[in-house]
Amino acid sequence: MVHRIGSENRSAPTQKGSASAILDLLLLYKGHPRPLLLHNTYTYRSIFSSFIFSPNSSLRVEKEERKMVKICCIGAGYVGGPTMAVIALKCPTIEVVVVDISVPRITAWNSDTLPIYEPGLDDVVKQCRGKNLFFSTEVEKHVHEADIVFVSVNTPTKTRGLGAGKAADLTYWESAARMIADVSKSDKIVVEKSTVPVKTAEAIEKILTHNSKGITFQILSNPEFLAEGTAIEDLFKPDRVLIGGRETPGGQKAIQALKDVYAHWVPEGNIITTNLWSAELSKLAANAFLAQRISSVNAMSALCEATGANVTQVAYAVGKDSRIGPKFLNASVGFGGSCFQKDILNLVYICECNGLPEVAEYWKQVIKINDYQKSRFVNRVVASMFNTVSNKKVAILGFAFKKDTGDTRETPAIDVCKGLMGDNAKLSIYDPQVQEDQIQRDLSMKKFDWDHPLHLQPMSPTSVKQQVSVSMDAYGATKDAHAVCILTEWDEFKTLDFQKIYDNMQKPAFVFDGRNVVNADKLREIGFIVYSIGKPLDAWLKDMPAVA
Ligand SMILES: NC(=O)c1ccc[n+]([C@@H]2O[C@H](COP(=O)([O-])OP(=O)(O)OC[C@H]3O[C@@H](n4cnc5c(N)ncnc54)[C@H](O)[C@@H]3O)[C@@H](O)[C@H]2O)c1
Repeated sequence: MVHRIGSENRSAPTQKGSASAILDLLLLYKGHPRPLLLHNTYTYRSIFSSFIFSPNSSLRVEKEERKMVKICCIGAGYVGGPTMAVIALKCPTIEVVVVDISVPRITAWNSDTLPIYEPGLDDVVKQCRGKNLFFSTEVEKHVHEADIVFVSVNTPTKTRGLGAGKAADLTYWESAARMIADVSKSDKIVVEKSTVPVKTAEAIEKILTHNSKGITFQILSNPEFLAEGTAIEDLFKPDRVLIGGRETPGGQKAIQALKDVYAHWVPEGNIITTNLWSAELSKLAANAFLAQRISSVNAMSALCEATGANVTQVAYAVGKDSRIGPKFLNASVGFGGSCFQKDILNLVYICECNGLPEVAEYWKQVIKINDYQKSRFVNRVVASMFNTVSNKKVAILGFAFKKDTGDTRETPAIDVCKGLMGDNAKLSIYDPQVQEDQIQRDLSMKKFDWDHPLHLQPMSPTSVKQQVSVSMDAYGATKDAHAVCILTEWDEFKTLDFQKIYDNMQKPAFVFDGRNVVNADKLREIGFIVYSIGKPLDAWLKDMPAVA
């Protein structure tokens, strides 16, 4: 008989909490001499389920053929997809199903062209898809069958009502929690993977327990620290895995169960366990600290330009101090991505709600400097080009928020392009990983609307097609352009033939390097007027005021 974990055909009701049972089983499995390698992925016996669901498990385990432990992840996005793929790869004894309400996303995950670009991801998915990794739109079925449910859905910034523009919109999280409560017929560990406001677990717990039918849910916070572009590397070798849970025996056992999943490949010393609120807040704090470093160096870049200092030299000297360290000190046109701004706004809102306006104000400055840096860049471009870019072709190299990803959420390129379009520029955009429809959509969308499932994103009636064209390569984008703006640090931009680009551009030809990727001296030798963020200005630029 094949015994399905959590399925209705199980013969005995749960006698012990699932967390406790999962722990027992994982421990037992760890001590077991490779018990699960006996058969292929679908048919091998797992000792896991019997301990969860059977009061007489020691007898039953000998007799019954069972399925492996099952993880279901709600949300097949940038976090859910890669995270679960790596769990599946590292834990061949665990069945992992990633579910999503978006049919195109799941179709893409099941195809040769994955819905997100991430170095190394294709390889990982290919190794386990169809074995112990599955992608499905049958959300309820797989949640119902799972022992551990990760929730990795969107948590956008609210655009209306209380806390609009700051607070996290937990609509998707809440609907996922209600669905889990509705379809569950067995005990489950529910893991917050999404970044959520501190104390969300309390609300989720209320939804789950309010609807439960004698079922025990243990809520864990397991925020994800991967960075896009290096997600697979980060997941293979995380600086730390953070697991927060209730300080009750049940909570501690749930923590242990999840810890044992990660222990398949993460050294124990790198798995940190805390209470729920510390784990939830740590994620917001980590993103706030990271973004703060970027805003700090960007603030310095403005001062460098004003004084003749070189921000790269300053950052190097500062970063040599072992208390500060060298990472995350690259000046740029600004940070982007789906997390930093959203999480800081959320942090600001939480501070305000907790009567801490001074703390809120402090973190708000990180966003303000980021916005300042983007508008400073636009002003520099316009001011340098005789105070107008009206009807001038400006090439935009790079649209993704960083290299090695096709993700454009909150990319600084959006604000820079909108700023230039506001001055009536004609933009010609090239990014090696971003498709034309994505660029057109991003430039037509209102702030924060991007962070919703694709099919629920509101479309703006404004079309930007007349002002924006998208090129297949950097040479096409720059042909006949008056200026080039480099907005993503793609490696291929470092090795472009700038002589060829210069020859095909209008003169004077400008390069505005928002990522400090080009060799400004070489470009000046060719004849370009070059602006590099935070570097000493060349004579042309010095004479042009660039007031933000
Ligand atoms: N992207 C990152 O680098 C990163 C890093 C750490 C944490 N996070 C956090 O992780 C969470 C997810 O981020 P992401 O970048 O993966 O987002 P995403 O938009 O790429 O993916 C979220 C997915 O959830 C799906 N979804 C929404 N509601 C659903 C529901 N009720 N049932 C099933 N599917 C549903 C959407 O269709 C979408 O595919 C967010 O809270 C984010 O802040 C993101």
